[in-house]
Amino acid sequence: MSNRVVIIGRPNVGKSTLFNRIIGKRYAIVEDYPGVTRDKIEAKAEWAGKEFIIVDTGGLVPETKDELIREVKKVVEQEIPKADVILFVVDGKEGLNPLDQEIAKYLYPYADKVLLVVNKIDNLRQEKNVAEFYTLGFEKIFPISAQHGKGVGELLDEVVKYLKEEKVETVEEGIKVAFIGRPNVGKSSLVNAILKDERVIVSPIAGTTRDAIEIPFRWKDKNFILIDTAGVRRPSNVEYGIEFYSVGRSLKAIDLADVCCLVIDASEGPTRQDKRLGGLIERRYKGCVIVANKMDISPWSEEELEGIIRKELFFLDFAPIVFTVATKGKGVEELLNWIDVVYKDYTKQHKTSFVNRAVHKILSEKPPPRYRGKEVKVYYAFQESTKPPTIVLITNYPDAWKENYKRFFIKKLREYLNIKYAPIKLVIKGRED
Ligand SMILES: Nc1nc2c(ncn2[C@@H]2O[C@H](COP(=O)(O)OP(=O)(O)OP(=O)(O)O)[C@@H](O)[C@H]2O)c(=O)[nH]1
Ligand SMILES: Nc1nc2c(ncn2[C@@H]2O[C@H](COP(=O)(O)OP(=O)(O)OP(=O)(O)O)[C@@H](O)[C@H]2O)c(=O)[nH]1
Repeated sequence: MSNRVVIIGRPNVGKSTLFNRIIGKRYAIVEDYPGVTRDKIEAKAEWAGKEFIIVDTGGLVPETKDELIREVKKVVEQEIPKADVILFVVDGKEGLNPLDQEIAKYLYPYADKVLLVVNKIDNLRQEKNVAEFYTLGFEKIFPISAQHGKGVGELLDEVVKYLKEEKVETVEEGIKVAFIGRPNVGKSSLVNAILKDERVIVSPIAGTTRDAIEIPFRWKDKNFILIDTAGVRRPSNVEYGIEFYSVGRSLKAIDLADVCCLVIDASEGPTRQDKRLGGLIERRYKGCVIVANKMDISPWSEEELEGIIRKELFFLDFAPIVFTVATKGKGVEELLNWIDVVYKDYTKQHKTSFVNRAVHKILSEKPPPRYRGKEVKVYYAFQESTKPPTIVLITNYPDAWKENYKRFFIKKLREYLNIKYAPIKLVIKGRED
């Protein structure tokens, strides 16, 4: 366990604001992660050449004092022993609060690594408020304004003195999954259904990309990473419409993902907007699972709806369809299973000899139409890369490969290369290229 800095404090003292300030994002992350009870959130940060994991134990939103104490106890047991430094945050504007004293009691055994952070000291006038917090009994007190960044540098200078290592390791391996869909189709409900139970064993990592949160979780020994852009705080002066913004957000998530779950509302069937989002996934050659959610209020049977979806979203013919009732957790296991299957195809790598055999088999069955009276030949074929599986053909007439034929060809390739559930990218090159 290395270089862990834990933020603790009662609700509303500014823990998240400090967290964001420390990871150095202007509109970084997590106001509230929609609906998911977040116990804590972690991110990698750096100060004075030292890396550390900063942990916001933000989930303390108790109704009662008893509940708060129970929560604090949990955090103290799970997080505090692993921490190199504890940032105990209090509210300098409001003054000392009985809940602060409660939390302080639990921190005394660890007093030598506690820095008491008096937040919301936005100006000189408020500095006199700091004095009363000395009664909490911690030696090192730092008046700061997390919002304005005041005093945070001094605080971090002190923090890094406690850190032993230079670098920290974070695990970022796993299938990257994004949930894409119109508002209200049930994305958050699905994510909740997935993240409940014991599946979340790792906590969110922010800060790997500028404006997305990655939530790693395990299911049946498989690692997944949920890409979430929904919890990202919006820049305050967005001039574009909401519509534009949410498409932008979807694009970001699609770009970061390996497998996109395109969620549609089964009570309405596929809409124009669903088609548009599906098109974005297809054009980026991402793996895809189509999720027909709200099956409990669908006017169609699964078979009927499948027919409609296949017709409307014909260009996602490689994507399996899963039927779910997110609010009841129905279909969720099946969904995770399909994500895994799609990912396996998405990362398949075939030998050149195998690819060549498949290509020539297709050509012998149905070659491209003759080009200017000449036969179209493929000299050589190979798989250039995975994610997506990318097949390169070297041909005498690249212009002879028209869209229609290419679509047919890709479909056959998927069959012969046994890549049933992932898109294939076909690159046609002339001999000179
Ligand atoms: N004036 C002032 N307000 C601040 C400062 N830091 C945070 N706030 C405000 O205090 C409120 C609570 O901030 P959060 O960062 O959400 O507090 P939190 O401790 O994470 O709260 P929970 O998520 O409920 O645990 C917000 O309205 C912030 O804008 C500060 O330095 N000065
Ligand atoms: N009947 C039914 N209702 C559902 C189902 N899944 C979600 N809902 C409801 O649909 C509404 C929207 O669900 P959310 O999960 O918030 O949808 P979302 O796609 O995350 O919405 P945005 O955050 O606006 O993008 C909520 O009222 C859910 O309770 C389902 O399977 N069946």
